[in-house]
Amino acid sequence: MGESTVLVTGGAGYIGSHVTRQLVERGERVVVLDNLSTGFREAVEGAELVVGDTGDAALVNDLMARHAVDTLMHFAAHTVVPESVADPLKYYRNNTNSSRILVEACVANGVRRVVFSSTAAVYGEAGDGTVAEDSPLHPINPYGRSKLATEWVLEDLATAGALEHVTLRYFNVAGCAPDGRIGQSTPNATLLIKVAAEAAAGIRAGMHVFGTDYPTPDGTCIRDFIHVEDLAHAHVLALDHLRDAGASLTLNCGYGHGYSVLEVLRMVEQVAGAPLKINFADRRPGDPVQLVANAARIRETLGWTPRHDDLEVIVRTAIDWERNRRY
Ligand SMILES: NC(=O)c1ccc[n+]([C@@H]2O[C@H](COP(=O)([O-])OP(=O)(O)OC[C@H]3O[C@@H](n4cnc5c(N)ncnc54)[C@H](O)[C@@H]3O)[C@@H](O)[C@H]2O)c1
Ligand SMILES: O=c1ccn([C@@H]2O[C@H](COP(=O)(O)OP(=O)(O)O[C@H]3O[C@H](CO)[C@@H](O)[C@H](O)[C@H]3O)[C@@H](O)[C@H]2O)c(=O)[nH]1
Repeated sequence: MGESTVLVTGGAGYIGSHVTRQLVERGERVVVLDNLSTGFREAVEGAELVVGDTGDAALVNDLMARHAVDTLMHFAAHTVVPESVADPLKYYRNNTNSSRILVEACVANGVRRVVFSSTAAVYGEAGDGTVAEDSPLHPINPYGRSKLATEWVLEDLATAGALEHVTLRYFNVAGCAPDGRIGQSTPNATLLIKVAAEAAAGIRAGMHVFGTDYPTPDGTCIRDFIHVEDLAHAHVLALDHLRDAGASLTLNCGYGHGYSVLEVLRMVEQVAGAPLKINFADRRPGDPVQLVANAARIRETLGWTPRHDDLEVIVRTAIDWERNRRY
C-alpha cells in the first residue's frame, strides 16, 4: 500500500461513507472531498475530510499532488431523478462537467486508477429479463444521461491509454452499516426503502405506491436491491483489481434477482411489526417496469460474493438507522 492515498469524492454521503469506512478499516489512507451539499461531516471517520467541490480544478489538482493520490473513487453527484428532469443543467454541471474536471486532474497528476459510481439508470427501460453490461444503453432521464456521459469520458481515456477504470453500475442500493454508526440521511429522499423506513419509524405519516397496473405478478415495479455493505466491498475489490494492473471494467452491482414494491413494503411491515399507511397512486413518470442485474461479470472478474443478500437484513438495518439516527 505504501504512501498511496485514495481520494474519495462524495465520501460524506450515503454510499461513499460506507466505502470510506471499509477502506479505512483495512488500513488505506483516505482523503474525502465533499462539499456537504447532501453529505454529513459526522459520516467521515478515520479519514481527512476536505470540504470543497469536485469542479474546483485548483483544489483537486492540489489535493492529488499533495497527497500522492494513486486512485480516485468518484461518488460525488446529484442523484434525485425527478429533480434531474426539472433541472437538467444542474445534473450535467455536477455529474458530467465536474466529473470531467476531476478526471482531467487525474490525467494531469498521473492518477491512473479511477473507480466510478454509475447507475442502472443508464439502461433505461430494460424489458422483463435481467440486464447485462452489454445490454443497450438508453437512459430515460437526465440523471442517467449525465452519468453515462462520464462513463464515456472514462472509456475513451482508457482507450487512449491515459488511465484504467472500474465503472460500477449500482442497482437499487439500500440498508445501512449494521452497527448503526453510519447510514442514509440524504435529505428529501425519494428512494423506496429509505422512504418506507422513514414511514415505519414515524418520521413521515405514510407513503405512496406509484403504480399498481404494471405487467408484473402483483402489478408493481420490480427492482434488484443491494445492501450497501456488499456494494462497498465491491469497491475494495475494484481497487485491488486496478492495483494488480487489471484491465478496465464496467460491472453491474446487484444480486441478480428482484423484489416488487409491494414485496418490499410487506417486509418493512413485518420487520417494523406494524402496518404502513399506504396510498396507492398513479405511476411515477420515468419508472421502468423492471430493473434486475445480470450479475455474473462482477462475480467472475472481481470474485465478489455477496454477504448480505437478504431483504430482511437490508430492511432491518434501514429501519434501525431511522430509529437511532446519529445525523
Ligand atoms: N443510492 C443509490 O441507490 C444509487 C444508485 C446508483 C448510483 N448511485 C450513485 O452513487 C453515488 C453516491 O450516491 P449516494 O446515494 O451516496 O448519494 P449522497 O447524496 O448521499 O452522496 C453524494 C455525496 O456527494 C457530495 N457531493 C455532491 N456534489 C459534489 C461536488 N460537486 N463536490 C463535492 N461533493 C459533492 C454530497 O455532499 C454527498 O456527500 C452517486 O454518484 C450516485 O449517482 C447511487
Ligand atoms: O415512495 C416511493 C418510492 C418509490 N416507489 C417505487 O419504488 C420503485 C423503486 O424506486 P426508487 O427507490 O425511487 O428507485 P429507482 O427509481 O428504481 O432508482 C432511482 O434511484 C437510483 C438510485 O439513485 C438510481 O440509480 C436510479 O437511476 C433511479 O431511477 C419504483 O417503482 C418507484 O415507483 C414507490 O412506489 N414509492
